[in-house]
Amino acid sequence: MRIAMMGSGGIGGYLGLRLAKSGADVSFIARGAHLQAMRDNGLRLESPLGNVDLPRVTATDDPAEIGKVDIVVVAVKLYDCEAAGSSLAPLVGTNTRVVTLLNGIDSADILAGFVPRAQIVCGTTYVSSYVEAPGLIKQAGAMTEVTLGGRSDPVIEAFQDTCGKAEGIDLLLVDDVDQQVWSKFVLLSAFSGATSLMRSSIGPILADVESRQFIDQLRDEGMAIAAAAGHPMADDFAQQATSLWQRIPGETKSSMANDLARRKRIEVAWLSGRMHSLGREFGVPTPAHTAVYRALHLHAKGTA
Ligand SMILES: NC(=O)C1=CN([C@@H]2O[C@H](COP(=O)(O)OP(=O)(O)OC[C@H]3O[C@@H](n4cnc5c(N)ncnc54)[C@H](OP(=O)(O)O)[C@@H]3O)[C@@H](O)[C@H]2O)C=CC1
Ligand SMILES: CC(C)(CO)C(=O)C(=O)O
Repeated sequence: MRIAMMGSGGIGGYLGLRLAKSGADVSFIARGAHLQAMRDNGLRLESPLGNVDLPRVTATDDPAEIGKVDIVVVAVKLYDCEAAGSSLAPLVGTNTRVVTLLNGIDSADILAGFVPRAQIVCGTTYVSSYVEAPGLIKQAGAMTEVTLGGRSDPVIEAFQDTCGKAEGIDLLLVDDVDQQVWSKFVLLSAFSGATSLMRSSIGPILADVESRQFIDQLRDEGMAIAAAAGHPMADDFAQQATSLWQRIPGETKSSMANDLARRKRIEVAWLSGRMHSLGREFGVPTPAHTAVYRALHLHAKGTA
């Protein structure tokens, strides 16, 4: 099975390295100093599950050098999704599956502008990782879950077998991936909004009475939006969300908070900003998400 990682940062770098280490045929699409470091010295993962070195990797900024693959994993930021989508053509044959693990609810629609929708498989991941320095991926916590649609699709099932041989990837296939994507959208918009706006990891937020109310309010607004959009959350979702936040190591921040701290561009328009625009569309008040969106809008384009 040939696999291409479109974007080799926190998520694409982590998954691609884990797969390549297990012997899978992985090509990495990257750019800039990170690409140069990968070409020179390969990729390194520092993880609480154990560090991994991959001294040689196949890495390029040109998908045409790779050609058609069985699986493309799209793992760029939402603000790069359209440009990444427009460069996918050389990788995609009639039997290729394009797996998107981007946060939010918009990546499949964006990618469908460039590849047939029937070949796009949505998913979510709770792996928490980022590029610490060119060529170096750092994992925070020990979460390894990846959930994908495409159950009973032979290409996706073969991908699941390939992931099963790798350490640090627990891939689950589900029937109703839309529900997974929406649940993650509700959870993550609250988690990223709170950790970014408060410049704090999750532990102190949950321990502070007022901050805790703010993240709960973000969660509840997200649940109201999901219900209005036809994706109601389960009855015990609020409790489940809180217990997930409590299980995440207290020092964890969202990928958006990490990007904000590094003065990089942030995905706020597709997370709290998306909650804000859906609130307007459905007539559902979202004062907390609107506050996050408007306050962080100042930093949305980054300065790094
Ligand atoms: N990191 C995490 O813990 C999690 C992230 N996610 C989601 O996954 C998605 C990816 O996030 P993450 O991995 O953190 O992002 P990163 O910024 O760490 O990685 C994306 C990488 O793709 C590169 N890139 C973007 N466009 C191109 C292109 N056209 N050609 C080559 N390289 C390209 C970027 O380069 P450059 O740096 O130069 O822009 C960057 O190295 C996001 O939607 C995020 O919300 C989901 C779960 C957890
Ligand atoms: C799963 C989680 C919360 C990992 O940190 C994430 O999706 C993110 O930070 O973007």
